[in-house]
Amino acid sequence: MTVALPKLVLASASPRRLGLLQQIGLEPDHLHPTDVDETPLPAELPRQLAQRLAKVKAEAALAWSKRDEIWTGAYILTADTVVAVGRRILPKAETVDEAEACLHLLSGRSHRVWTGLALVTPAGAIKARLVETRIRFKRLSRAEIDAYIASDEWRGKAGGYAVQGLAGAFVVSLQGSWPSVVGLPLAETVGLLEAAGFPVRANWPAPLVPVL
Ligand SMILES: Cc1cn([C@H]2C[C@H](O)[C@@H](COP(=O)(O)OP(=O)(O)OP(=O)(O)O)O2)c(=O)[nH]c1=O
Repeated sequence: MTVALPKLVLASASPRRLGLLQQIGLEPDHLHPTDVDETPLPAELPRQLAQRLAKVKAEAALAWSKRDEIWTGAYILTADTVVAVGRRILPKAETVDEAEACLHLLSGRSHRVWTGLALVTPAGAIKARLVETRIRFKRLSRAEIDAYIASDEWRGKAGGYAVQGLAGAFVVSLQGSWPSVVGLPLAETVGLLEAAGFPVRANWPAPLVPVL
């Protein structure tokens, strides 16, 4: 039997975030991508940017939900993923040149991926978390970079790569949360939802009961 859950909205255009939520048995009732300016503020640190943008997306989604009464009082999730080498924020690669520059920078060294996460609660409060993951890439050869660029998998991805695809072959170590790098830290998402009263495991498969 499927339990009727409170309304859940994923305020994101990212198919990866949707897939990660579905992976843990959560099917959003609605997808509502936000359109916010993602330009860093002067001297803004990567972790500050990820945290701020997750909250800005949540504020935009909250304002929308107040206007559209079907979604007023829904649980709304937002996130923002930022890739950085030191204080340097890498772009969401949109051109070959940008993606190549990212890969050269990431080759043979460590970088950090920050994902800011925010939840709008039914009472209209915004709860937020920030998750840090440290990743080290192997040294990339010219041939590896060329082949990766040809794959097009980097397009629209923060830092010019997607760890869930071919670039998984570049990772020599990862400390932190793999789903957070893909776009949504799952343990922290569950933590926020449960703290706000959402029954996360309501529709997980029931344990088999032995027949006596
Ligand atoms: C580093 C990395 C990023 N990404 C993606 C996740 C995000 O979609 C994107 C970072 O951009 P975001 O601005 O976080 O998200 P988005 O614009 O795609 O979606 P929305 O704001 O509507 O929620 O990069 C991967 O898919 N794999 C990776 O390994």
